[in-house]
Amino acid sequence: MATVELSGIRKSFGGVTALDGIDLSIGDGENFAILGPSGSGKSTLLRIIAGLEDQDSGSVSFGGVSQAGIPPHKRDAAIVFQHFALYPHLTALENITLGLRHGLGLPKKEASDRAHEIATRMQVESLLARKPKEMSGGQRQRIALARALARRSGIVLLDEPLSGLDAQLHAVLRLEIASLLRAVGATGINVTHDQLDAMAMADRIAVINAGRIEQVGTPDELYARPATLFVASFVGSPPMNLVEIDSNGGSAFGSHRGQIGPVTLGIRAEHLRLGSASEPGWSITGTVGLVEPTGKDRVVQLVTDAGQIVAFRCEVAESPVPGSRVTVVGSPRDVLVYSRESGLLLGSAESEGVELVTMVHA
Ligand SMILES: Nc1ncnc2c1ncn2[C@@H]1O[C@H](COP(=O)(O)OP(=O)(O)OP(=O)(O)O)[C@@H](O)[C@H]1O
Repeated sequence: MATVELSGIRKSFGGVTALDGIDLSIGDGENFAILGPSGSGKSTLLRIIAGLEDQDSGSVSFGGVSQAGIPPHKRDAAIVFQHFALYPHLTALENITLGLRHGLGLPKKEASDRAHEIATRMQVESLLARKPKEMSGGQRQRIALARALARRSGIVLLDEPLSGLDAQLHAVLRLEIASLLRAVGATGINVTHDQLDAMAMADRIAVINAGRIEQVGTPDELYARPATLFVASFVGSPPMNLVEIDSNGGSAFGSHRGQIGPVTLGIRAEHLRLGSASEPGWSITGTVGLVEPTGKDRVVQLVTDAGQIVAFRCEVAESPVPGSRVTVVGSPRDVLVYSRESGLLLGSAESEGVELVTMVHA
């Protein structure tokens, strides 16, 4: 069983804490993503899983078997690096078979058969005789992936495998990688800072920030109910609107009654609609700034009277003119309430009984 269990993983480099207690359980055959900003510890975690780096404390197990003391080449995990890492003087075929022959000790014929089989599956057979400099970036990355998959490891680790590719190829390859991993039944762990990649490829995502896991969930769960302010600001495009309000009516965005201290409200752009301040719900009035066409609809930036920018979506036909004054309205059911002290999600404005008082109207 190619499950991966991480328990209490910590790692420091000198005075820098890269990982601060990581617990994760990844299922057999799952497509899993580790998503976080630069420097959050993603690559370090992947290297520890691969055995390329030793953790200071905590344990890594595959299928319930501790990997302590097992060197990288003896682990049931293949790694695909960010920068292809193909040998420039070898052909694609030789790049694929090298590890099979020397790492796994397969005879020449069997290594070659395996290389051809995976190349056929990935439709890159015509590239096998070429050297890396005779291939495009996308082709090189496909060969790097073929090399990893040819090992037939239960676990495939991918470190930013799509960086440096143009947007179109990027979108094609991420779906290709996800479906290939499913087809071969491997457990995939993909490290990325790109939330769209993580959303498109993964069954579940762990969001990591400053060496700690903020939330683990399906792409839909992360999008609909970000568990922390960090996840709310990191997942989704445009990011969730976040505005701060205080319990004593001390904000242009309204106030709340109750015992929950200073809070930040979050609402997605698609949950705000053009309306009027006299409607029930939470309304915000401001001046229309940038209007961004997405093809399907418009993402409109509203510069509120408090100077904050709030994004909302609207139909192409109802798109407001920049500079005009509009009011948008949201339902308390769609407004999430975060504690500003802990950064944690408390619930929706409706469930927390937060009374949203409409902000100033000019
Ligand atoms: N070998 C090292 N020596 C010293 N510090 C390191 C080393 N490797 C990583 N770090 C530090 O540990 C932290 C986590 O680094 P890591 O490379 O894991 O982050 P990352 O999320 O993968 O970032 P990126 O997306 O930029 O690659 C960073 O502060 C980094 O500077």
